Amino acid sequence: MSFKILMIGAGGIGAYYAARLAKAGHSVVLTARGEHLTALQSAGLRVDYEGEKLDCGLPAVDHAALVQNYQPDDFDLVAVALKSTATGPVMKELGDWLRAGSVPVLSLQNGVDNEPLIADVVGQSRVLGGLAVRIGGHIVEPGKVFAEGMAQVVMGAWPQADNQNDTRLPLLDRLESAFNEAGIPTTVTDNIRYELWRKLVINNGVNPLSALTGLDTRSLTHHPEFGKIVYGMMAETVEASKADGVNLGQKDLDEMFDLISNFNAIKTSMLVDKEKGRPLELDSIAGAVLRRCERLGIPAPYTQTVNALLQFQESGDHSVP
Ligand SMILES: NC(=O)C1=CN([C@@H]2O[C@H](COP(=O)(O)OP(=O)(O)OC[C@H]3O[C@@H](n4cnc5c(N)ncnc54)[C@H](OP(=O)(O)O)[C@@H]3O)[C@@H](O)[C@H]2O)C=CC1
Ligand SMILES: CC(C)(CO)C(=O)C(=O)O
Repeated sequence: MSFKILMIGAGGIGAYYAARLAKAGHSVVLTARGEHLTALQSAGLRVDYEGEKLDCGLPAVDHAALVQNYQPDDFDLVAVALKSTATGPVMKELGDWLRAGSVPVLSLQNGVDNEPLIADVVGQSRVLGGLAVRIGGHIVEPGKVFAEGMAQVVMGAWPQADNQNDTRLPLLDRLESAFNEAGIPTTVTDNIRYELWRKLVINNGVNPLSALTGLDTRSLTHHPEFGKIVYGMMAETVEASKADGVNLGQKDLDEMFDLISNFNAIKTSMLVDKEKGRPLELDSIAGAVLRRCERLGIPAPYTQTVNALLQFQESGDHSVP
């Protein structure tokens, strides 16, 4: 079956998966803005994946043109690959448009608070939670994306399927087949919140510290001192998961630490954002952990320290309050 997919936010992650799906014969429309959009429209999307060229000319529009030229139900799936900092504003911007249709919306973002924002707009029954796993992907110049890693996807009905007749279940089965056939190793889970939290363990472990130090994931996890801080921040994320009733444990902590230690030496998305002077997903990663730990009344000294240092660097205001 061929899918019609709208990729909202065709950056490192969105453009890579969009290119794979387009190469497999699915119709994909991209949204972007600024110079990246201009380049996508004039020269097409160029994707370099571990030496493989996945170049393709796909329709690319900004959100004003999307609303003007398309209906939500022109698509079988809307995928959101924005930074978490943009989820709320874009859901507000596209809320009326999305509410005019019934197309399911899949988040492919880091963090555990994107799906609730999407659900506020379209209702839970249209939400698919999802994750881009074992991938590093970035815009290297307007219109051009570099990606590496196994580039898997995990997805599932969010927060869970309502019952066995939930219409998202057959759709997820079809998406799983289509994504796998397109060369995207994909699994469907019946507990997407658990998977989102496991990924947050990795992201809170390495993203803020990489932005602070400028180090890649391998250098951080193998560093004699920073490795301990990574593990400490991951352990605090495991504790924080209990506030959402997800209850990660020691096994999850060790599996996630092993996974990121043995993964490619990736420049994290937060480090890329820091280098480009863009907003950081700090609130949806470290902030999400700190808020939960506070609610549970437990300390999170590693996350608190790294978060405070990074906020201090980012604020540019170095006066003492
Ligand atoms: N990059 C990575 O290696 C990985 C990232 N992730 C996660 O995937 C998600 C996406 O990350 P990533 O691909 O790096 O993000 P990018 O910043 O590369 O891509 C997001 C794109 O959305 C665009 N965008 C934002 N707002 C709008 C708007 N209003 N209208 C049109 N376009 C808009 C951005 O444009 P602009 O630049 O102008 O803001 C950008 O091109 C994040 O949650 C991230 O944490 C997960 C695994 C790995
Ligand atoms: C840590 C990493 C590379 C894992 O995929 C990631 O999710 C990111 O850079 O945001």
